[in-house]
Amino acid sequence: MSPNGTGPTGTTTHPRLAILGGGVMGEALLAGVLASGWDVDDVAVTEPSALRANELSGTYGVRAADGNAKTVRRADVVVVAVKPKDVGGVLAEITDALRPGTLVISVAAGLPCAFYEERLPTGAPVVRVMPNTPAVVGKGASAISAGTHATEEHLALAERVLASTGLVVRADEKDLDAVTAISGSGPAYVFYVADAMAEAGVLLGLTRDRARQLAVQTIVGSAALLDGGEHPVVLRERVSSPGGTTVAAVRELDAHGVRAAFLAAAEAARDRSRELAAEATTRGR
Ligand SMILES: NC(=O)C1=CN([C@@H]2O[C@H](COP(=O)(O)OP(=O)(O)OC[C@H]3O[C@@H](n4cnc5c(N)ncnc54)[C@H](OP(=O)(O)O)[C@@H]3O)[C@@H](O)[C@H]2O)C=CC1
Ligand SMILES: O=C(O)[C@@H]1CCC=N1
Repeated sequence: MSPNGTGPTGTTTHPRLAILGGGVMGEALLAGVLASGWDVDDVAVTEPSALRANELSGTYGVRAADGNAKTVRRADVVVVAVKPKDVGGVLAEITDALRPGTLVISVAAGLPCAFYEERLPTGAPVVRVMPNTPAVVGKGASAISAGTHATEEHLALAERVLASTGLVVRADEKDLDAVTAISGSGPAYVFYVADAMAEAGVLLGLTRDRARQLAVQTIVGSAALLDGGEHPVVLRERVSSPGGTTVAAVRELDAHGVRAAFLAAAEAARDRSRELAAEATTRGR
């Protein structure tokens, strides 16, 4: 088969994928590629816990019983989806088993392509990706960046894998920590707002269930409006009747520094992303 997608008979084929680490993000990617037509025989996942491996193979029908080295041997694309602190150990396990030309995709926060290139065989193509958890429902946002030896073809292959989980954009690697702070961690900010809105409803006397239902549907509906392409400020102004309730509420959000808190939160996430790289490097020495 060709990793580019066309088999000898003209049928669509998929590159053989190995996902190392079947946690939250590994499972999200697994669900995404299978939902977009990858054959279960072309996808394998690895996990140190036999319980978790059984759960993944039971749910998705993919192979999850083999170790990292054995799994990467038959892969065209290897996705490293373990925690940043575990990446060095995983690379040490797989470096001798990788076939020349196998694309290594990293989703680990903070770790630059150079971290992989220093630990993998010379010339190994690496693409760094920052995805997010809405990938599990095909609504993810991923930014991808090429390492030194990744060609346009490798980037296109990474795009093909990630496109099965939602939007994919290309970014300079220098921007990946910022991307991590906005779209990588971003779903947590939205869930935080949903929880805070529901709590506010309870404060005003709504039942907890009703408050959560209304808060969640408000976010889902608002996201659909945003998805229509209109600017967030225009949409907010449309809700804000002159002299009405919304401007009174937004004034309080401003007075309590909510906007400034988002800016500070993003800086903290970006800085933590950089620290994760430094910690992984120190650990790997
Ligand atoms: N969660 C998110 O929203 C996002 C996460 N990421 C990145 O994705 C990566 C994974 O994060 P996340 O999924 O949240 O973390 P999880 O802890 O949920 O998943 C990591 C998985 O890797 C397993 N693992 C540990 N060591 C190995 C090994 N040697 N070989 C194979 N598997 C191993 C872990 O098993 P065990 O638990 O038994 O150790 C765990 O199941 C991180 O690098 C993170 O930065 C990127 C974008 C968003
Ligand atoms: O919190 C984290 O470190 C990971 C990376 C982005 C989202 N989750």
